[in-house]
Amino acid sequence: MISATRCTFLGCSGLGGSGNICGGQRRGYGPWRVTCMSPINDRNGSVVNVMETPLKEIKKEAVVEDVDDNPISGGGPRDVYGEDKATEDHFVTPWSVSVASGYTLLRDPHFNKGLAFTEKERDAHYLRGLLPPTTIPQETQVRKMIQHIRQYQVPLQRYMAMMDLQERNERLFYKLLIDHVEELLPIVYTPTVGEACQKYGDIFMRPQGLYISLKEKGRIQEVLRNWPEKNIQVIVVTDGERILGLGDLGCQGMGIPVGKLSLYTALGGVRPSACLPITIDVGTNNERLLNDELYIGLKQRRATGQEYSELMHEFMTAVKQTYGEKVLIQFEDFANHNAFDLLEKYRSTHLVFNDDIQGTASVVLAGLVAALKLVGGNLADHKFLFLGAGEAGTGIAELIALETSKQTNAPLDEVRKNIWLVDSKGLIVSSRKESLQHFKKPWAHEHEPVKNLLDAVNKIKPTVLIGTSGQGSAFTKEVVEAMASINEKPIILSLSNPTSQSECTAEEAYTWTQVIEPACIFALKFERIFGSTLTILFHFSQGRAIFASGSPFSPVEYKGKVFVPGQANNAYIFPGFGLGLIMSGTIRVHDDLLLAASEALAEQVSEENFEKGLIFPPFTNIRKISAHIAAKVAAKAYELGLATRLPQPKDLVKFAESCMYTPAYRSYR
Ligand SMILES: NC(=O)C1=CN([C@@H]2O[C@H](COP(=O)(O)OP(=O)(O)OC[C@H]3O[C@@H](n4cnc5c(N)ncnc54)[C@H](OP(=O)(O)O)[C@@H]3O)[C@@H](O)[C@H]2O)C=CC1
Ligand SMILES: CC(=O)C(=O)O
Ligand SMILES: [Mg+2]
Repeated sequence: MISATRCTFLGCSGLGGSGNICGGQRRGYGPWRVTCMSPINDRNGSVVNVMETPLKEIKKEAVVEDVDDNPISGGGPRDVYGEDKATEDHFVTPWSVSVASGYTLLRDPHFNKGLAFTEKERDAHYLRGLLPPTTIPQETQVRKMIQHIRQYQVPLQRYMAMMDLQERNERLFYKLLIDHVEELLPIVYTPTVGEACQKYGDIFMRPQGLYISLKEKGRIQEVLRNWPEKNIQVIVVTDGERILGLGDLGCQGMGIPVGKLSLYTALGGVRPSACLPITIDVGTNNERLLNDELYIGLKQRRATGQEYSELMHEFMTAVKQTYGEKVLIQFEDFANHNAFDLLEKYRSTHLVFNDDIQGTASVVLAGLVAALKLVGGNLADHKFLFLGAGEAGTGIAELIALETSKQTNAPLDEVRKNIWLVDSKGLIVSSRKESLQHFKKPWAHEHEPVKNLLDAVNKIKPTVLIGTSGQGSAFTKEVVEAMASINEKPIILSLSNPTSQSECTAEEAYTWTQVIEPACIFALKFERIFGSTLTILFHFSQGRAIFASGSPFSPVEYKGKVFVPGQANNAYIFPGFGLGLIMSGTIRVHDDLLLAASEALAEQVSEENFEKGLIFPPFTNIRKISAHIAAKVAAKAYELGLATRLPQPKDLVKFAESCMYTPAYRSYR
């Protein structure tokens, strides 16, 4: 007799499976799902590999003898699996063996096409009567859905409508997202995903992703096996401690891995079934959540030290055991006191990537390289000042230094001297070195202490100001004006997310950096000769800032000119970067791969973009951009001997494109 614990497995799924393995009367062909609600333990208690066990045998094992005399069946269907006959002392296997057809097919988001099922499919898959008679193509469904989404004025409602669609009809969700990427990115991603995480307890309908909490310690591999998909290629994992710039949201951080993985598919073409969102719940230090009866996570303070690292280690080991060497693990929104250590600990044994440290660095470097075409000079000619010296700040700083060092052949320590960071205690200077966290130490240059950002701008005189502090409005008018007084075209990047945490808005960046037109410069010269009375002739007309932000801002119209702010967000990099690693079978991430991704992105900024002042290409072309990034990353991985998919494809861009998931519906036999 089979004993069982609660669990689900996908016995067989995909298109065109043969009907006979289900043993039912229906001889349908098409989208199969054969499920048992538990892993099968044999008589000795070992888990049977159901993927290799003929269904006939599993069923034979599950049948309880003499079921026909069970009075409870009352002449209805036979109690084939013995649930009715079983007493409280019996173990039963919660079987659900079905072909993904009929009602089940409509409720399976992987296969559901809604009204797009053709007449033939409706007959072949027992759908007749389960749908209204009309048939509409996917394109029409997309038009209908976008109108539906637009009806909601509140972004969170749009987010919920999108999540609902993802759970009903996956291909329609991705088609909609790809076709309307600029409009929908702010909904499924920053800024709205931030609000969704804050309110996750309230809007929570159905669990998404996999939750691994302290309760699962010692059983993490078992939990991974509960996930219905087996061929996982990318995991995005968070412990919810630094969700965007919103702080510790504990278990509610799940919105982030779910959102990031939606982008892996929509922007990078990784199959949805190969993506696994995971939240590690070690508690939260967020008092509001701890006191909230609707909070969905563990109601305890965060585990730290050995307890934390043991759980993470078990997780990392279990992932590799379950999915192999080549599964990509993307760390997302961990607090910096864990993020750097986890990356350091696992970078030589696992295929790991920290998006906040490495992905952000790669995207910002790309933006800076592109910006040089507008402002002139090389990286080495510029001076960088960061507000925020955590994951994003020091990650970007290090990649700028690495690239500058490669370009100039100067030692890393030397080029770092052009890069300055301010944290919550002021400018990072050598006199603070002893008390600094290890990732800040390389940036502790010789300088007198400086307490605030404005003084730092005035003293350091940067050409580039980058906000990675998570502090909304930290770039005050005085700070931005100081940048404008030092530079003809100040580069100002407000990277913090969501929008509420942006260091300044696009409008502020442009209006606080007004240009003095030629006529006015003339007036200025006169002023020097004749005194201050001529200052009234100044006619300010244009913003001079080259601006980009982590969360999107709408174009700004100012004195008749439209300024289009770019979005400096790691979403440009990680989907293509991940695709490049996956398609080449790369086993480790190397800094040169980040540089390759960065170069690939910078190359995609067109003259037309530059004319608008953009230092990033628009997201509308993101799948093309991702294919390009993937190709460059893969090429570098082959060059470094890190790629295992051999032989190397001749045309890597074409190969990347051919690997990309497209959400067009498939025809079912
Ligand atoms: N656009 C993008 O693609 C990305 C954006 N981000 C955003 O960047 C922000 C920071 O993320 P991350 O680096 O991971 O966070 P961290 O917590 O690692 O770093 C935050 C840094 O900001 C500093 N800081 C906090 N408050 C102030 C203040 N009032 N004045 C000066 N410095 C301050 C902290 O100082 P101290 O060290 O002294 O505490 C710390 O150095 C977040 O909002 C995040 O959303 C992150 C990744 C990607
Ligand atoms: C974009 C991103 O990864 C962050 O804000 O954390
Ligand atoms: Mg992040």
